Amino acid sequence: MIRLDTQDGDFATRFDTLVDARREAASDVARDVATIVRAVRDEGDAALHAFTQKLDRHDLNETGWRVDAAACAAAFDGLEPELRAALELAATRIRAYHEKQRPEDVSYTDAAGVRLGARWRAVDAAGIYVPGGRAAYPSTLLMNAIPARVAGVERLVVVTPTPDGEVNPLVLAAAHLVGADEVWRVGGAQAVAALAYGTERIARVDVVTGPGNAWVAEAKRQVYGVVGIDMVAGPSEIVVVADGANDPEWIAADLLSQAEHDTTTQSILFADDAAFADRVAEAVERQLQALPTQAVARVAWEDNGAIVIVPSLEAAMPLVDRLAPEHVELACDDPQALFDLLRHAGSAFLGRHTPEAIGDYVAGPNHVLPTGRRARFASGLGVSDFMKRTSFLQLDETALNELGPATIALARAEGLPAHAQSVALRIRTNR
Ligand SMILES: NC(=O)c1ccc[n+]([C@@H]2O[C@H](COP(=O)([O-])OP(=O)(O)OC[C@H]3O[C@@H](n4cnc5c(N)ncnc54)[C@H](O)[C@@H]3O)[C@@H](O)[C@H]2O)c1
Ligand SMILES: N[C@H](CO)Cc1c[nH]c[nH+]1
Ligand SMILES: [Zn+2]
Repeated sequence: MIRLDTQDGDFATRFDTLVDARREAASDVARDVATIVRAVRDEGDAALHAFTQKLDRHDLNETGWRVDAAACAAAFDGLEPELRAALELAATRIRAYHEKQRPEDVSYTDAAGVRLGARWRAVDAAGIYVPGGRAAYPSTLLMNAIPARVAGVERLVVVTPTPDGEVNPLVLAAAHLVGADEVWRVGGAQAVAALAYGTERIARVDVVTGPGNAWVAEAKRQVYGVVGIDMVAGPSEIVVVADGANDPEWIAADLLSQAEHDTTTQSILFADDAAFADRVAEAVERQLQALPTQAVARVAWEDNGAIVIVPSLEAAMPLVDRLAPEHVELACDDPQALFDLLRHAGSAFLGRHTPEAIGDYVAGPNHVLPTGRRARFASGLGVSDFMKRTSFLQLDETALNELGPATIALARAEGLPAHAQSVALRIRTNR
């Protein structure tokens, strides 16, 4: 963990280094992913089989490539009542939030008599990546599948790694709850490539969504264009902006909640009270010692964590904007005032009683969010990621006569006479 103070002479340089740190895109990750993607594209299932054996340590021909609907239904039926209720609560709230995102079709006639508009339709098939390397992510299955269904996607394909051949029953239960059409036991870059290019067993999809570790995030980036993607959602990040009136134990727990995802995650505290920041650092250490996920969380905190002392919480906000983090908690009495100053973040958590983990599971907004400063230009997963828009226009003779001459002039100026001709012929015919 590094500690910075805006008053220090070298602050600007050290903060630049923090902003520019490349946690998830080391060149060997990009190179290894390119090799995996090429192999799956060229060799299909044989490559999927080999990479699963090497990276997830099981033989798909023995453990099975696909989980059938009956196994998913059985997993759902076998859930403890409390867990089943929690999964259903999460699904209900996620659906309610995303129902409000359905985009509206537009159709109108302008003053020239031209009918104009745009119509939204779902993609035919979506591939959903559900991470499963270090932890299992049934919540992520819901966060992807529910907006896809709200959009109207017909074929919903889940891919998820099953390390050492172990299937997580809650992931299967979540697949049953959303009515996933296919569940394949493959993960990593190889699963993303299979969804993009198709293999003998897995028919290709139109859009691949979902988060994952550095290899998964890079694979999505590399197959973009062959398929659509939502955005690059890699190792998790949290920024907490907190004043000295917070309970240091609460803030420490929030920082560790994202540190435990992966050794490459990042947790950063901005505080306007140095003594409070010391207490948070001590609490992080104390909590780490008791955390079952300490091995991962400690590496993340020690390698990528930071505490930044600022003269006021308002002064922290331009610095947070530069990080454009996945999650920002604003833990103070007037979080809205800070939120008004914030421009770049995947999701914001306002107030002392809004820990980020609530958003990970049950609040409703999507937890699949851009990482690696990509909140500068990207947004969290939503219904429109599973849809595309077709614009339309309709002219009658009068409208064509009005717009035709300008079109002809521009087409001739661009040196494209056939364009001009296709308009000119119709205008002449009409006269
Ligand atoms: N940004 C978001 O919205 C969001 C949401 C949830 C989770 N996450 C992130 O998702 C990630 C989940 O990671 P995970 O590892 O638990 O599961 P994962 O499913 O993302 O990755 C596991 C796969 O990575 C591949 N892999 C591992 N080591 C490799 C190597 N050396 N070379 C090539 N491939 C390799 C394997 O194929 C394995 O199946 C975490 O980083 C977490 O922070 C992000
Ligand atoms: N915090 C993750 C997004 O970065 C989402 C998640 C799922 N389960 C727990 N957390
Ligand atoms: Zn989380």
